[in-house]
Amino acid sequence: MKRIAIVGPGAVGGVVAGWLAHTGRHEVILCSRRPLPELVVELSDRRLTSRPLVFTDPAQATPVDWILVTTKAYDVPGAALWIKNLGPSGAPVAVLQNGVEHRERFAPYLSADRIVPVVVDCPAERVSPTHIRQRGPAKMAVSDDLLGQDFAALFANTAVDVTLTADFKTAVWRKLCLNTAGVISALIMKPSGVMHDAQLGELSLALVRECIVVGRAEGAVLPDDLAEAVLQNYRNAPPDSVNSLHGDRIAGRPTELDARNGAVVRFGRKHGIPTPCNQMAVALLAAMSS
Ligand SMILES: NC(=O)C1=CN([C@@H]2O[C@H](COP(=O)(O)OP(=O)(O)OC[C@H]3O[C@@H](n4cnc5c(N)ncnc54)[C@H](OP(=O)(O)O)[C@@H]3O)[C@@H](O)[C@H]2O)C=CC1
Ligand SMILES: CC(C)(CO)C(=O)C(=O)O
Repeated sequence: MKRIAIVGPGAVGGVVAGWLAHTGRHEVILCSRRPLPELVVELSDRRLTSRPLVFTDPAQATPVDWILVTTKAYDVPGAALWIKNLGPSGAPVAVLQNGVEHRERFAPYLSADRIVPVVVDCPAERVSPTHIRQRGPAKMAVSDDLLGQDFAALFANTAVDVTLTADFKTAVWRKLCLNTAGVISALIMKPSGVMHDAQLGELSLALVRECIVVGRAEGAVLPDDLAEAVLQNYRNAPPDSVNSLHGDRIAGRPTELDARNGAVVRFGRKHGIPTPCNQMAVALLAAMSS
């Protein structure tokens, strides 16, 4: 039995909390900005309902074995406020976020040996604060080291598939390639069905190809046909799927633009690689959101 805190139980945090609670093996604690009387994770064929303990103030937090941060990247400073009381003896902190800079985001708050970057591949949407729709399989990837193995063990006998990888860099850039194309939906405020459009499909290929070149320069091993695979992934998704960048725009929240397409542009500059499509997407979305 482990005591596990989920800091930021939104779409991803809700799914993870729901499955961990469902094992009956762990004590799951939600660290939330609001009271959550229950948590419902809705899948196509079932519902997971749980009633975990909820803290609504970092001052209420007590020590746990694992801290799982599932806030958006832009909410890391607020998420970090929970860590002191949750992990006074140095509990590991798994960062379940998109982008490629998990460690950099938490470096101001934590020693490097406590940070466990996690790639999350799980389409999920918040229907309400207590109701999460899980749209597809929940998959995650972590480095194949001691903390990665401990993290994976938390999810034993759940439907959350955690892969241990010797090449985390490739895993994280591969995921950024997927997210890079999601900016199209966020720009035009239309769900993933728009990717069936031929011109938008071409644009998605161009966005992802830039990310592939930059990711390779960073050392990731990315196949030539990844852009086509990403486009197919969006086309295979339910046409009303809303990716998390788009979801933030719909809700009028800040967005993870800088952590996603912004990262492609920034890392591209570092290597002298032009990324005009991502640069345009960043400029347009930033202008629309300001
Ligand atoms: N949704 C998806 O399908 C996927 C998302 N991801 C990535 O996972 C990460 C999480 O995304 P997602 O779950 O969609 O995000 P959500 O916006 O659904 O959830 C984030 C949650 O964090 C909460 N939060 C923010 N600040 C704090 C704080 N200081 N203390 C406590 N709670 C806080 C928010 O609360 P409040 O309700 O008050 O705003 C919200 O409930 C992102 O990096 C995203 O890119 C990765 C794969 C799939
Ligand atoms: C594209 C998707 C759903 C894949 O998990 C995602 O990462 C997001 O919405 O941010």
